[in-house]
Amino acid sequence: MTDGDAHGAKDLLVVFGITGDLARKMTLRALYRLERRQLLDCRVIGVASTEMSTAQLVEHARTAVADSGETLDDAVFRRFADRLTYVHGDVLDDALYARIADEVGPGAKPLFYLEMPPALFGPIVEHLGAAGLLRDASVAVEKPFGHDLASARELNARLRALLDEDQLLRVDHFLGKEPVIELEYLRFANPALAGLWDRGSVSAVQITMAEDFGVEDRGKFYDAVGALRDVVQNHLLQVLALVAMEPPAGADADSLRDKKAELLKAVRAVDPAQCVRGQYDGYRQIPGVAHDSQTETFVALRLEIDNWRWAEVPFFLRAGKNMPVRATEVRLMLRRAPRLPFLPSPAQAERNQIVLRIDPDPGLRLQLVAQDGESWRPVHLDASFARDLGEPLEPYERLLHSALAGEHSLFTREDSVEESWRIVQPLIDAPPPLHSYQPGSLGPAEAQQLLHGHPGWHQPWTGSDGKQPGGPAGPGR
Ligand SMILES: NC(=O)C1=CN([C@@H]2O[C@H](COP(=O)(O)OP(=O)(O)OC[C@H]3O[C@@H](n4cnc5c(N)ncnc54)[C@H](OP(=O)(O)O)[C@@H]3O)[C@@H](O)[C@H]2O)C=CC1
Ligand SMILES: O=C1O[C@H](COP(=O)(O)O)[C@@H](O)[C@H](O)[C@H]1O
Repeated sequence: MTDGDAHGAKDLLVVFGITGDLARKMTLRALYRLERRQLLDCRVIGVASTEMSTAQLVEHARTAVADSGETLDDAVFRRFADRLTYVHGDVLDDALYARIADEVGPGAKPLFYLEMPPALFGPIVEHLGAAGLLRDASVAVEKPFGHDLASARELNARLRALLDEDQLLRVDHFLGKEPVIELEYLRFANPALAGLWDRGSVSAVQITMAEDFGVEDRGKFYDAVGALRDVVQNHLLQVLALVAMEPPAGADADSLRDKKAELLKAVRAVDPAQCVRGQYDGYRQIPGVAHDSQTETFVALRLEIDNWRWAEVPFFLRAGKNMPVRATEVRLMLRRAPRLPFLPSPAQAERNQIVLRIDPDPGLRLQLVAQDGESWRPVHLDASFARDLGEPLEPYERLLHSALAGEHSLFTREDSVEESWRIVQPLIDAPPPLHSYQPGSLGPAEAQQLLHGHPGWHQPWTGSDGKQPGGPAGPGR
């Protein structure tokens, strides 16, 4: 995608929250990797309230990169360290912005990246505006963007009072994942897939995000959020938009974002009766979690899209912590073949399926059936993107690089964000009952009933050998 936005490329990165958890785990590593690839070409100013020197920030960065599992190349790290400056102070204090302005200097085109508590997004942008720092700038904000529809609208209004839409980049790291980006190309560049991608061939779609770990040390954060807000409203609805949208009419960022927004507008708000919430046993014992918490660590729901392509094709989404596997995938269940006199009954065969695996080991699987004596057995045509296409940039590398290059197709637009909140808002207003589930299971049994009349939840595609955890997929799927 190319981008014709008026604000274009940036020549300076200012990271608010450089001492925080996200910077330690993701940002510093991503910047180091961009340096190694010779894709980082600007100064980096870190901002936070901890009092320390630039030399101490450099040591913090060195530890963070090493702890992330990277093998440190000293020459690369020195180049990266030479770009770093640290400015400390309270982001609510005017004096901090005078110091930032001094560091930014005249004529710069900065990208301000806010990895900060979300309540500070508005005040920071207002201070940057008052200090005259927004004119040639872009601002990237981390998730979450609001905690419901009203707060997302409020935040949009507050930020848009000072920033044009094309100056504002809302980060959703799923949009930096290679297989998620690939969706647009796979779908529209391959007639073999494009011809199957509608209600004529597809009977249902399953989108799964299973994580094989719990909430661990994030109890306080997670208990106020839950699975719906943490990953469904943002990551999974963005994936759904890319799976179901019409082809973009142009190559610019807004052509893509127009189609995603159009699709999300056609998604009905979720009926709470079509949602199952779960909480794994033991969750309430985690530090920071309320002893009577009603927060879901698992959610499954059914969505309907009111357009010609997808009418009457349910989209089933589920996301959960403490599942038996880590797997994020999109699975299109195709319609059955007709009954033919020379074939075993198609009712006994597994459906043909197209599976896009997002994590881990991104790839594409086509599941067919072959005759096996008097019956059927599934056969798989599997592609691994890394094997065939090489190792991609990691999501935060790609997003930071795109943001600095002024390329905005990988960031969510105001309309999509608000549509996503509209879709899930009924579940926030009237949360369905909470069911418990065993850690290491695929969620509460009630989640199966949601798919009544359709093929049940499929075991995620794990490994490359066609075997699935928990045994075969079972009949009637
Ligand atoms: N952590 C993660 O894995 C993920 C986080 N995010 C999002 O990223 C953002 C940051 O999260 P995270 O890194 O975990 O948060 P942390 O609490 O770990 O870090 C917050 C950062 O903000 C700084 N800060 C807070 N208040 C002030 C202030 N008044 N003045 C100056 N600096 C301040 C802190 O600086 P100091 O400590 O020096 O005071 C620190 O650098 C949030 O929006 C979060 O939702 C998104 C995806 C994943
Ligand atoms: O945003 C989030 O995403 C992670 C999962 O991201 P992944 O790239 O590792 O799949 C999730 O664990 C976390 O709860 C959520 O805040």
